[in-house]
Amino acid sequence: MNEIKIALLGLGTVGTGVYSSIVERKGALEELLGKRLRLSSILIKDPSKSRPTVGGVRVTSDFEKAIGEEVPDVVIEAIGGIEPARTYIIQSLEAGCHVISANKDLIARHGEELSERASEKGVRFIYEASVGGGIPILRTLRELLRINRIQHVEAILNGTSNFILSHMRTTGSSFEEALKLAQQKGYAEPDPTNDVEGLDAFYKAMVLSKWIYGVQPSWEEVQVEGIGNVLLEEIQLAEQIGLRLKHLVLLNESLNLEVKPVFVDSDHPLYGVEGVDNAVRIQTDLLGCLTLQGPGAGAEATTSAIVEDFLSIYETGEAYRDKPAVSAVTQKKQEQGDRTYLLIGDKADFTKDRVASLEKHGTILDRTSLRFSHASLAALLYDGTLPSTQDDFIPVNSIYPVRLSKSSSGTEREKVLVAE
Ligand SMILES: NC(=O)C1=CN([C@@H]2O[C@H](COP(=O)(O)OP(=O)(O)OC[C@H]3O[C@@H](n4cnc5c(N)ncnc54)[C@H](OP(=O)(O)O)[C@@H]3O)[C@@H](O)[C@H]2O)C=CC1
Ligand SMILES: N[C@@H](CC=O)C(=O)O
Repeated sequence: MNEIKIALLGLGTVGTGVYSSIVERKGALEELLGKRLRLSSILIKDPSKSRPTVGGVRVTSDFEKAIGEEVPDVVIEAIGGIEPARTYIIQSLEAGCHVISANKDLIARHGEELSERASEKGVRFIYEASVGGGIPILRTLRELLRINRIQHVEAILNGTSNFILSHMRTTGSSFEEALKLAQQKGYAEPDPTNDVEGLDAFYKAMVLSKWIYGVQPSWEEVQVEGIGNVLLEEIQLAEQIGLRLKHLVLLNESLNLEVKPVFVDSDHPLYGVEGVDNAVRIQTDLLGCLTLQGPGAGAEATTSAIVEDFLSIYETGEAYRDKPAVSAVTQKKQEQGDRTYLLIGDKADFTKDRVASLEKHGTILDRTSLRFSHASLAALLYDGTLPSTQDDFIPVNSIYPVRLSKSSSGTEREKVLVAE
């Protein structure tokens, strides 16, 4: 029976949950895998902190010792934040370790780079726990919805916010009291600003967008609003007229993303999602509507996703790839009709007023180069008319940077692509 060595980075809410699960479910895991498991090291930051005893495991604040002295097979990152987590993950991948992470801030920003590094080294970089806590949303999308085109997603992705809103409504507690309880229960981040300001849900939405569509909306263009300014009176008044406040993520295939609190009525599919639960409602062209719901934060839920990720490393064969779930259908659609477009015209045409009026109609993917998600939007900016064909627009995939100009007569549109 071979042995699988695991290094755990972080022993906070999530790390402790992972540690306990591995210890408590060791027998079951070993039986499933047909291999012995050994937790070889645990990385912490503050050696002076008092913590539960972790017998027989090297506990260190030195990363080199955690993975250098005895190279693990699998590294579980439960530190959080960008650095040093990013560097530790890169070094673990370079050392040939599979890496599992729950770190949405990092994956939203650097997920592509880390996945590429993993694939170069022939190891896995997986992160189910980074979106929706315990809900197996990423794997469901990748493995079970491959020929579905996902048209839009409506979701509750922050357990702390949903818990706070539910708790205030049902108990009449203040925002501060509800947040304190969410922190005690281990739902909130160490610094809860990202939870209550909507950024945690935004990062998860960015991970989801990359996973589903292969691309993310432009970071600067997305309006992110959290629940930080919500008043108990508003929640109570809304309840009297049958409305509930929910913090929602709304994402569609045109890469429009909104992250904001919304009053919903009892007909709304996410009206009844309460407490720490998250829910992801997916609309597809074939299946129709699917909603996955479950605990979105806390030690147990997050641990469940991490340990299932761990099993998947050894239970899936060579054919299994950690590519985003971009389905063949979505990919084809992007290649054919749903590309981004550059407007053909002089810089002088791109007046502030025209850009502002265009924003009412949809998303400008990139304001500086004027890339659009739809040819029709580019057309509106050009001369207020919709094009009869898409020939007037240059689809932009990887051709970048480009400069565009209009013919001198101004009547005939001429495409000029100049590499800069
Ligand atoms: N809590 C939750 O419900 C969920 C959390 N996550 C994600 O999981 C990750 C961990 O979250 P959580 O457990 O709540 O966070 P905690 O703050 O509870 O734990 C963080 C752990 O990382 C250690 N650590 C922090 N910085 C360093 C460093 N520079 N070097 C070594 N160790 C370090 C800390 O060490 P020390 O103990 O010495 O301070 C601590 O043990 C985050 O990415 C979070 O977003 C994802 C889903 C749900
Ligand atoms: N702080 C997060 C934890 C899980 O990602 C949340 O509340 O959802």
